[in-house]
Amino acid sequence: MEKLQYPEAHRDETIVDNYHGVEVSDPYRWLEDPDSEKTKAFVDAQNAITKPYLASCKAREDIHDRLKQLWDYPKYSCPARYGDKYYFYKNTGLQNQSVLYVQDTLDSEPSVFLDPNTLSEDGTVAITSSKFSEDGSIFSYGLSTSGSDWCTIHFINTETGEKYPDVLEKIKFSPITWTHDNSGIFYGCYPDQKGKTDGSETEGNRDQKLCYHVVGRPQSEDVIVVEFPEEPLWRIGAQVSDCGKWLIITPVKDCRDNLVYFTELKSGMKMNEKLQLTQVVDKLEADYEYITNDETKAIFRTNKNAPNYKLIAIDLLDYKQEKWVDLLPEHPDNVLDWACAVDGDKFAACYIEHVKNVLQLHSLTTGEKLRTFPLEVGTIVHFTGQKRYSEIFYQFKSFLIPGIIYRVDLKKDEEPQVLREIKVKNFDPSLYKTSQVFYTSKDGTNIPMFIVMKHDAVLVNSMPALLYGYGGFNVSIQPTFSVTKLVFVQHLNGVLAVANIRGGGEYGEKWHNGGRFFNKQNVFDDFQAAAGYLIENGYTSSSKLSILGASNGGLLIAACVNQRPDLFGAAIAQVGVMDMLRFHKFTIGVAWVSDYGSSDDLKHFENLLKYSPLHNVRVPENGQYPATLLLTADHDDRVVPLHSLKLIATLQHTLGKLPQQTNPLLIKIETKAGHGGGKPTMKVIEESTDILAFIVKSLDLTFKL
Ligand SMILES: O=C(NCC(=O)N1CCC[C@H]1C(=O)O)OCc1ccccc1
Repeated sequence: MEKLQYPEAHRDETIVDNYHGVEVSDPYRWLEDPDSEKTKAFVDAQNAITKPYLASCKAREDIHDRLKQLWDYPKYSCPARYGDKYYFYKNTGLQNQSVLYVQDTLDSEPSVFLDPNTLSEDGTVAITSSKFSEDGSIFSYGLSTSGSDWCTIHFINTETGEKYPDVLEKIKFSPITWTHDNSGIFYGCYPDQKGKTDGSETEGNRDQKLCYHVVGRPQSEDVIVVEFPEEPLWRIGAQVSDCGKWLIITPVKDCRDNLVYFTELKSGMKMNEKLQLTQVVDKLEADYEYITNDETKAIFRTNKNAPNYKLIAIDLLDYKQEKWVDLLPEHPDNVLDWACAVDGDKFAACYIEHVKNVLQLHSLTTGEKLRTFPLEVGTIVHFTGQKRYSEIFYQFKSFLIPGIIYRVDLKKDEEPQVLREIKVKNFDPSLYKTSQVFYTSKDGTNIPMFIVMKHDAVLVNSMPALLYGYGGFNVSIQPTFSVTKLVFVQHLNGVLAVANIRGGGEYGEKWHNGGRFFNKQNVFDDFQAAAGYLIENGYTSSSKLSILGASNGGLLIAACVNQRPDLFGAAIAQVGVMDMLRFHKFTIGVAWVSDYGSSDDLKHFENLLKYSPLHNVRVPENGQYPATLLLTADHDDRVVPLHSLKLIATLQHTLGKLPQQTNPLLIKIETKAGHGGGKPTMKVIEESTDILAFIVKSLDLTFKL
């Protein structure tokens, strides 16, 4: 394999920042301007070497065709009832976006209600959020373009299918919640800002307002009903209560801990002035999520004094903390992942027990458990049910099960019936097995990991392995059906490993806290220990081991490559957070200080500098860096592309010319794409093809159809 010649990237040695007396140079600062000619030229030059490298993989065609073939299976959401109709999303298989269907009954012929594929030629316009009005007469939905977090809100009359003329702009991180007179919605919007707001900008998002919009009227008439001008970083969560009498306001500053306010919504009330709010929670110290209410008794899911979360009841007319009562006490081991009020006086509760879901039904009055629904080892990926209906639906998935949708009518106390069982053509799950192992990390902590491979796999360190992780933001990485990962297992005789490392929510707050702030190194230790486990137990060897992660998981990959370049054969970091000293300066990055801390603080600066990928690229004492592929996109306004651009420039500058660095150090920058949400199927398949082709070529593997 001839040695790659990397593009020369200008280094501005005059850029030196002073952090609490410590000087840190930042020679690729100029790459932070996405619109400069120099940055555009850099992007083109990088793509110009990466695309041919990926195209030169002899198996690329086979990989692409097999991914497409396996992807082409029907995908459904659970049905949900609004008004007197059922709605559900369906993708026939290769459609770029799923289509929203409507039917009178579960057995009647569905018809297309909204097909987002008609909204763009290339499927880059996606539905990112939606809410039906209380009586189901109007459907409101958010559309995002090219994967940006920005969206516009639209309205459709569900009777006539007619679109209303009003379109709401400047929407980001916004609730959609209806007043029960079906006349309008509360939503969050940002004031006009200088420059573009199409998702390719890097400006920070500040001063979100909660507004009220009357359907059919222009947005210019909308009124700001809640704002916190002294808190420009707050994002304002809002929810009209199930009974319609209250508006619950839950401001959040970063990625955990919110406040709680409420106000009464008197019927016929004109939304033409600021709402008078009553504050219930005045400290940013825990999560509080509104679940439902019974008259003035409001139910919240919280981790206040409950690291595994619990349900509490707060009387809105007597809301002092000493009056709060537990409705569903904290489970000693399992994490209360979500709850949903159903069938008048009940609620569904979904727990995470050693990374698999447990679904139970409880009494809303007493909290007592009424029943447990039988489940395999896997994940409830979707649930629909409402207080007004006795019918619930839930969709189960696992590594080898693409989807089973169950229906239960709680009035009949019946066993769950299979409403729909997804089948994938040309894939036989019986050939594979899933196991859960527990391995010991550097500090002795037991970490769970799922392993998927063929039944007849032999553990002689010979299998290619793909190790995936995330490790942050209280996010739990649960089993789900991934075509890309199954193609790796099937056609490379590979082993898939998903490590549930600290920083996630798999074991509640203790797990999240165990991997954030000054404990962040535990996340990297856990992931490196997962690699060690796979090697020591005969699954694979370093030269056959690929690691994969996205976003905070991209940080994980890049940090582990810096710390143990010898441990991995290939590393793929998608839309990674790579500059830990400057992440809070761009778009919504400031919200991540709840996991990372900020370099504005001395102690956090010292901690961040230790693992920041951009600041820890060093020539290995012996050997080289693994084959490294960074992936990003021009409209990623969640994790702006500059992170990956600066890192690849640093990798290529520091290592690219070394004779021993024969492994490729590459980046691919996609166009008309963002952080990942809403990405059209064709682009997802293209990206998966790149990832597998990179692994096959870099590790010289044999792809067997
Ligand atoms: O930034 C995040 N979430 C964290 C996130 O997306 N992160 C955190 C690190 C990088 C990236 C990721 O891992 O996807 O979401 C924005 C948001 C929206 C609404 C309310 C609060 C916050």
